[in-house]
Amino acid sequence: MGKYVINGGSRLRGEVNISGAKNSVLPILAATVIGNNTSTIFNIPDLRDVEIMEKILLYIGCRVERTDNIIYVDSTSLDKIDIPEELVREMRSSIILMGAMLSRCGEVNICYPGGCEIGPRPIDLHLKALRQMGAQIEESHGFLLCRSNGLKGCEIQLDYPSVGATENTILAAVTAEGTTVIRNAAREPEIIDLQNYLNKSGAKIFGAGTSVITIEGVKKFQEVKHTVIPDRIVAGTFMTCAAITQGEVIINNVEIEHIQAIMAKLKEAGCLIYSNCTSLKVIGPNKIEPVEMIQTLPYPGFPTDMQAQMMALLSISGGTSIISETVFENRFKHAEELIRMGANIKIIGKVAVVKGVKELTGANVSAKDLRGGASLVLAGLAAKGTTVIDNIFHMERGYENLDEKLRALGADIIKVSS
Ligand SMILES: CC(=O)N[C@H]1[C@@H](OP(=O)(O)OP(=O)(O)OC[C@H]2O[C@@H](n3ccc(=O)[nH]c3=O)[C@H](O)[C@@H]2O)O[C@H](CO)[C@@H](O)[C@@H]1O
Ligand SMILES: C=C(OP(=O)(O)O)C(=O)O
Repeated sequence: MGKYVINGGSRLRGEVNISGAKNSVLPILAATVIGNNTSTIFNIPDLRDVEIMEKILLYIGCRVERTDNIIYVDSTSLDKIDIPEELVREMRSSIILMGAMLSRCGEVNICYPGGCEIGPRPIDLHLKALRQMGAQIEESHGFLLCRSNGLKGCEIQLDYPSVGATENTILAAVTAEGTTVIRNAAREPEIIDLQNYLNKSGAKIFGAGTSVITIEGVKKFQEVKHTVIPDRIVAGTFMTCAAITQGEVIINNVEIEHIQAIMAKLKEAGCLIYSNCTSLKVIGPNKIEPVEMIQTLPYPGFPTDMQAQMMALLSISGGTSIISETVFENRFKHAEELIRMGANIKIIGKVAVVKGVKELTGANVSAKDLRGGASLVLAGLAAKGTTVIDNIFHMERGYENLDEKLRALGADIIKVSS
């Protein structure tokens, strides 16, 4: 398993291009099975999770070809309804195949998904919505055996605007008989991207990006070409890298509208940010300002996927900041590791009190999850001395060539295999 070795203290300078969004590409790849058609998807990031989704598509009989950042999927030859357990357990997004396969085949056998350990991640809302549409789902030894004799459109009120439950419901509803209305739907940009991909292929979905999404079931699909949106969390992470190193970094291929909440908090922390249509420049402050309160919320609130990175930044601010994690129950595992590097952080339930220290010091630390791992990279970039981070496979799930991109900005980081 690989490690990152970082010698802190370099100010990052230069330009970085942001890759396609993991959280868009995964549901879109799952959606490619629905139409019995061909899809060409552009701006595919080079990530471990994407490789896993490719393997699943190949296993169930799709033809998949990848060249650089383009994936071609031909789902006309799909011939299996069992999704391999070892692949499903590798990542959370595999569960989105449940709605997609029910839509296409009326049948799927899939186990509970894996993914980052950031607290319990039930799928009760997914199951409730699919059952409301007429799916019979039996749970047996960790497997979900899903069948339907034709899904039917209906009114679905989500108890929480879950991203995954919204996606699964959309995918199931695309071929269902009649109209489905999802209320209290997630409003994340990745839901809009999924709608755009599906509508290009012939689906009839309206309202993604608002809390009411309407889907009229259709039966015919056509060949589709689609470009995935930029990854707003990767963009936010590189912005924070500039901030924590007093750097000056130009970040290209960003959707500015998608990162408003992140920009607002980085500005409160003292960053100067200049933006034009698809790129922005971030200049880190000489001394990071504390931020009174960061509360993670569903979009357009502050994203939970940026909470850990902000904690690393605020750990060397000139005062006390409060971070309240409201989306996941246990997403503070990175705090322990930051404390090993000299941070002063107290966790009280779902709140972290971060008292800025003068400096962090390099240490041997361990990535516990994807964004927590990114926070340790940030801390390592700013720390005095050498930081060694293990379990970097977590970061490889969501960051394309992270060490290479940081080196190009002047960071002293190498990847070593242990
Ligand atoms: C692949 C992907 O897109 N992952 C993102 C997606 O995850 P994911 O789709 O898993 O996140 P959800 O929005 O579903 O989860 C949010 C909260 O709802 C709870 N919940 C969810 C479903 C359910 O059936 N029951 C239930 O209780 C979860 O435990 C969690 O506490 O959105 C999260 C919230 O923005 C992001 O952190 C993840 O990066
Ligand atoms: C939690 C995340 O991803 P996933 O839902 O795929 O585990 C993330 O991207 O931060």
